[in-house]
Amino acid sequence: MPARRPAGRSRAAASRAAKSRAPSSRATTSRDSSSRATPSRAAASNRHGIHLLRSSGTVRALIESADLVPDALVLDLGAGPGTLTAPLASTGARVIAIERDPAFLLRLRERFDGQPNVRVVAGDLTVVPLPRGPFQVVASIPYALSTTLLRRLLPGRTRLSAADLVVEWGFARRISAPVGRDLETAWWAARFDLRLVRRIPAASFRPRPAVDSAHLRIRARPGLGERRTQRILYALLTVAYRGPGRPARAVLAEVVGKAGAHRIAASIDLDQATVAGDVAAGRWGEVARLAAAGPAVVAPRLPRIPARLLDPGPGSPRRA
Ligand SMILES: C[S@@+](CC[C@H](N)C(=O)[O-])C[C@H]1O[C@@H](n2cnc3c(N)ncnc32)[C@H](O)[C@@H]1O
Repeated sequence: MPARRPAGRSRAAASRAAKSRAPSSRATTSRDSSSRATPSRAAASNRHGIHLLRSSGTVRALIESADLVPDALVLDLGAGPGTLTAPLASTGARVIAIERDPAFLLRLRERFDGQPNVRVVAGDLTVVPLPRGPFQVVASIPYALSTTLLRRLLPGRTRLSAADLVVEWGFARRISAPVGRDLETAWWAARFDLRLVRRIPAASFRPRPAVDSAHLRIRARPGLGERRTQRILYALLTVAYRGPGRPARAVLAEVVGKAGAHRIAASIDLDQATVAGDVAAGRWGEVARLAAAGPAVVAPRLPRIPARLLDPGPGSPRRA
């Protein structure tokens, strides 16, 4: 892995870019010599609220968790100086490192020049086109974009199979709660297992941020990619979130009919007393999968899934 220190020119550029960086952005880096912050850079980072990850153990844990097969397509969203890009590339995966900061881009291009499995993309994470084929993500994302990026990564039409993200601790806790707090988070959690793997202490970053971070592990649940299954799921969630105090079985019956509800409730052990608002999102996903696969009589007119839950936001997906 070529691991170059930034040339003086790029450090100056980095310092200029740091001045224009949003206060909420957070850059991370491991302790390896290629990405260790120089004192002046660390000071600049401190001034602008950029917190550099100094835990090589955390980097290693993220890469191991991703369990990449050679040739897998993996995105590093907000690649910074390439802290995660480099170990990702070492797995043999095809890595797309996306960054918008000109100084980091320069550094990434220098660092991965001639490395055929790394593509550095200058782009804004909020609009950059995402792959049309299956892909993974391993990234320490900007806190401020957490919800925006989940919206882009987890819509109905996504081809995301897995993600290992560093996010703010509080965000990870909210998003990994078994019962989605609103329809949108339930829509994500019904189709993806969202798991808080471990706390990443604030002390793992330099300078130390005010809050801890977390490793959020996201895995697609099988059998929920078909549009019909998703329409059943959306119908279930719509009815459930409209009446969270209603018996969950009544919600089922409204969408899949009485016979279907009876059969499915029995197969997932859903008792009479459970109310819709207590059903974990993953169970709604299971119900949708069973309803789509079985002979249940599904309501003939399922509601349309709104575009905001189906598409990965601005910019249509392109082949990477
Ligand atoms: C928390 S840092 C992570 C840096 C790097 N991945 C690491 O772990 O060392 C977030 C990175 O996202 C970049 N970033 C922030 N907002 C962005 C956006 N809208 N589009 C692209 N990159 C962005 C920042 O420049 C920064 O490099």
